Amino acid sequence: MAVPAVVVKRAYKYYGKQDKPGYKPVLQYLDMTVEKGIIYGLLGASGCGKTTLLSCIVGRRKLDSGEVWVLGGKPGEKGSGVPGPRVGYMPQDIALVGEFTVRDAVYYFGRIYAMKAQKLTEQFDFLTNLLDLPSGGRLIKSLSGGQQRRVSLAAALVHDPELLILDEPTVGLDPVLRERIWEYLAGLARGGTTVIITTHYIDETKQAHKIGLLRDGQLLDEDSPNEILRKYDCDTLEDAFFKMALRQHEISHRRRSTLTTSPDVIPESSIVNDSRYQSREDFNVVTSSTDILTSQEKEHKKNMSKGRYKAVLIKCIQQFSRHPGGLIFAVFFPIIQVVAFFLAVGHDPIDLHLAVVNDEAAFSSIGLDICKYGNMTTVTQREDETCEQYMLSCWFLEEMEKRKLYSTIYKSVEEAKYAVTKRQLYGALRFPRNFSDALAVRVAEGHAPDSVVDDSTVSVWLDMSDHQISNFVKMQIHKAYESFARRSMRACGKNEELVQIPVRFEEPVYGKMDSEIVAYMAPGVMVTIIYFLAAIVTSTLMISDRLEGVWERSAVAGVRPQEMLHVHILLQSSVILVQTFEMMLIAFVGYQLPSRGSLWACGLLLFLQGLGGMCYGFLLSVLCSSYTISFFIATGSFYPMILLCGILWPLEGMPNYLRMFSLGLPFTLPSKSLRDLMEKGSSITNPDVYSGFLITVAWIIGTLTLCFIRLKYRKT
Ligand SMILES: Nc1ncnc2c1ncn2[C@@H]1O[C@H](COP(=O)(O)OP(=O)(O)OP(=O)(O)O)[C@@H](O)[C@H]1O
Repeated sequence: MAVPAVVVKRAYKYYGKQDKPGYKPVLQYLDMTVEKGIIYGLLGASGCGKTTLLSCIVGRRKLDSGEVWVLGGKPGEKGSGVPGPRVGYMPQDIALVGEFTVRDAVYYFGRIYAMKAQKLTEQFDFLTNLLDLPSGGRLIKSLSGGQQRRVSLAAALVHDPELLILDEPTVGLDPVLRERIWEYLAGLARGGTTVIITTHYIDETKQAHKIGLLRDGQLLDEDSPNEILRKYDCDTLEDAFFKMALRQHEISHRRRSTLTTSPDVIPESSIVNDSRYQSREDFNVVTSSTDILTSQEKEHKKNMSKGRYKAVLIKCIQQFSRHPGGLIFAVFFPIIQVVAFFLAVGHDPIDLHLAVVNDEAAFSSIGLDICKYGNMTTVTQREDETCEQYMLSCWFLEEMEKRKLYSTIYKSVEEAKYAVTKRQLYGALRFPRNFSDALAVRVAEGHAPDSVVDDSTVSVWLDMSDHQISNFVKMQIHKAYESFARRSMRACGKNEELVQIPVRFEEPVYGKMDSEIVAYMAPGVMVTIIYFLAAIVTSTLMISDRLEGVWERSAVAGVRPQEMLHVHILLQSSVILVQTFEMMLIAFVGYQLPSRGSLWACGLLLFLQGLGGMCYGFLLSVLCSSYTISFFIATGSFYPMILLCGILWPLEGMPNYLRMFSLGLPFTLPSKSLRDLMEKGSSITNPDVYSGFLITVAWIIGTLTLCFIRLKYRKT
């Protein structure tokens, strides 16, 4: 009895969820046997389940029921041929990194299989001739579809595997090249290699030793081409397949009219079933090779693992270094973002104009121009020690101007307010006609009638729709009043403090008297930038590898998920380290932010935040099937995290329940920790500081755990 290389028994495979519409089997009651050393041609129309069947054979998808045996074991189990070097797999998609050159693509798989450099070079040269490959230095993404397909085939053939699984390798190739490929495969089969090949070209399969016709997920028949012609009494395979399809149609029609229970269960009698392998015991002949395989694998295990690490590391470096957008994103974006923040945020607004109605000046002897003559404002002390003041409104306006609040003169309050409504100005001010006199009385008397209070009061109408600017204008007018009052009291020989509010702000415990909002926001901004960049880079790289099929193909070649993860973590950590260094340099050296605490602790916290972002990126990549969904989730989750973390608005202003929630988010406590390290010089042993480290580590562990759970229970 011929030894089987691949056996599929009573295979059922569904996509999607049972309770959803359109849930139907893609493979149903499928039996298939591929003997060693043959070419097995799997034929079928588009969508009949060929790719699904192959992906179950290579272990990338799991059957819902039934069994698959490959080279003596179940795919994924110890001792089976897959994943690993015993199989060469060419998926239907190109599944090569676009940034690879032709040579890189073939060498990548050669390295995974730990091929010696010289052998790899020889094989590459041989395959270049055989498959007429484009020049070795050309990038995959610059090749035509047919050229990419040939490189993909070369990558599957490079290591002379025992079993070749080729999903439509000849599509779109010219007939001479197709013929050459079939001849080569026939030669391999004569040497003992088993080949499973799917194709749409029926005439090609005449060269196969055995063909199987798949239709609607069922294998209608499998046999040698001659035997099929004989069995169905036809001259051509097309006719034979037509008869088979008709027969399947009749059977399913009969079944529909007689079966009332489970419509998916096909009566065994109606299915061609010539498989000789009915139970696990029948596979003894197959499984006998397992032990030999295991000892061989043990011998090479270490070398193989090294080879895989090397291959994946080189792949990632090539991918990264040949992707200018990625490089810019990873290295320059943090600089651009941090510098943009420092340039744009926290500086005082300038060029603010206010509408001023100065009735005091308007009714003077020379009218509104009086403030232009500095010597017209006078303050003199009378003999009774009271003060005589004239045109103090001009001094007030001068103090405002020193604070970059400029006046545009209007005649009436209505006109001034109208100008504000036209958004030409940020507010309107009015000085009453008797401003200086009333002010002198107000200060001298201590008690004064309402009319004096009114006459000595500057009225202000602000455009409060712009919160930041109106608050800034308010603060500047208060400060202008403080200096104005000091100046006029000084001129009058009085104690300046008398007219200040009776509250004195002494030297602050932490920070500076005129602390800028930049110093408050910067820690949070740095934390969010490093987290966000790492999450986006990681999820994008991971999803692109998966969508391009590179991940799947590498996994079939034997690369383990943890090996890919280790390499990614290694590279991404180096990038995060560079980003951390860049940010600290800009913040502490470039913009002189306070660095009272340990710089090492600041760096460590930023680095850990980067790792947290990377883990979040892993989670996004395993949860999302496309870039779009990943971007939606990323932006959808980042905004709330930033809004709630306290850098835009203090937590103290939030409702209690929201405050509790915010404290658990990845940016809130770490931002505060970093601020305390920088501004207060707190030590890492301080609970306010180490809580930021703890929450960062908790998020790393939490997101990684979710990734593993998702990967473990994902339906494949
Ligand atoms: N991930 C998936 N989720 C849901 N349905 C899927 C998925 N992959 C394939 N299918 C469906 O399963 C059926 C079989 O698809 P499959 O790719 O195996 O067919 P195929 O014979 O290889 O087709 P082709 O020759 O066009 O590549 C199709 O109806 C397809 O729409």
